[in-house]
Amino acid sequence: MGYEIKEPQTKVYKRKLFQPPMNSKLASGRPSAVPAILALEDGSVFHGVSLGVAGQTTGEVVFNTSMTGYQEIMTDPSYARQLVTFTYPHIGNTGINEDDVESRRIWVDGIIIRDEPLLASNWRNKKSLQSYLAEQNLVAIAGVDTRRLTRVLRDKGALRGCIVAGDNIDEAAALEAARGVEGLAGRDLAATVSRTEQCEWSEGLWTLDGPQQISAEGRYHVVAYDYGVKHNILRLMAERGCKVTLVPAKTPFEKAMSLQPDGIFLANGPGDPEPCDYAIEVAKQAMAASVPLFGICLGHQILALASGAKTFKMKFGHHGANHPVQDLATGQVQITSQNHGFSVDEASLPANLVPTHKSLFDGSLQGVARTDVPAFSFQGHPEASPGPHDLIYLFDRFNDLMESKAPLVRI
Ligand SMILES: NC(=O)CC[C@H](N)C(=O)O
Repeated sequence: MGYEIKEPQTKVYKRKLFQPPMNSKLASGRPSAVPAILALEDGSVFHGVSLGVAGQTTGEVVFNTSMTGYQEIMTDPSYARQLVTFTYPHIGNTGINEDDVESRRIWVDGIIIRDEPLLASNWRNKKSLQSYLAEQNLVAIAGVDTRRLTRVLRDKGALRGCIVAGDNIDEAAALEAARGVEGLAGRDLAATVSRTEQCEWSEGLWTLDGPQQISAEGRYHVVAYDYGVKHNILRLMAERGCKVTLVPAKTPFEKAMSLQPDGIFLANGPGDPEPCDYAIEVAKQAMAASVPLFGICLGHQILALASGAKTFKMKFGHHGANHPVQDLATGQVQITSQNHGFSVDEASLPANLVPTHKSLFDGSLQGVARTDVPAFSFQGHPEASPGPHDLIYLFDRFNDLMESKAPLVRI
């Protein structure tokens, strides 16, 4: 008995033509042939290709380190008058869907990305990033060395910049335009992005069947001041049984009170909080009347200013989805979503406003609470979108505050 030794069989692999995965569409078909540049006030010029419409846009250039959520970031009204550099290189690769928007439109004034997305693949994909940018008339640039750019922004701080897309680009004119951009310090932008009409919010969290509609009858009635509110904040409140009435940024306190709220919410928003005197006045009046008050990001800064604290402009701010923050009451470290360029100066806090959270990146103040009235606020984004959900408990805390009507922290 012997073994028959077989010759190894040669398998022939046929070369298949490239097939895009199911539900994916070629984003633009072929690479953009239109040149674009980004010029910065320090004289740097980055060359790339146009991703949106031809033209020119200006703003403060910042960088965001989130690996997901480009739709949420572009539609976050807090980014008005800013040009966002995405440090994650693959932006646009899941296309654009109808659900991941944080407001009615794009608010960022331009985007800067590394790789031009030529293929978009996702089961919710409805259109390419390029067609979305074109539809919304945004000037944007791809093909930029975003690592080099981010190092410039980290070293020098957020810089004023200009993106020009199209043929016959004049570099000198772009640099001049960058240097002519009005900075964000001292600028009230909240009123410019706010809704102008009062409305009810009834959308809950997103499910596989789309967003849920929540009944208007709520356990608590929240009057939310719209300084550029992100929708997920409203969804999370609706989800927790709150009836939410959104009011324009300049709504007087008496008008808000005529709606008989259980609590007032101060939203996130763009620009410098300091010139928003109308908002600071409302926060002062709400606290004087002991109306439960919760603020997020710009709303946090407004609550602090109304309590007598001071704010300052940071070097390059916090824009990302992985920022560690410590809850000072429990010592617990939580990973948070962040988007701010101003900060409350901890040294300026009055005795009745105590720190509740701190950034573990730079020690900056992340949350405060009043000791004498039911009011608290958070600098980062507990609603995520995009980002982790570690801080979602703050929405439950707001409900508790509306129930107890008592200060969160007592000394
Ligand atoms: N997301 C926000 O509300 C930002 C607040 C403010 N515009 C800042 O940059 O600090």
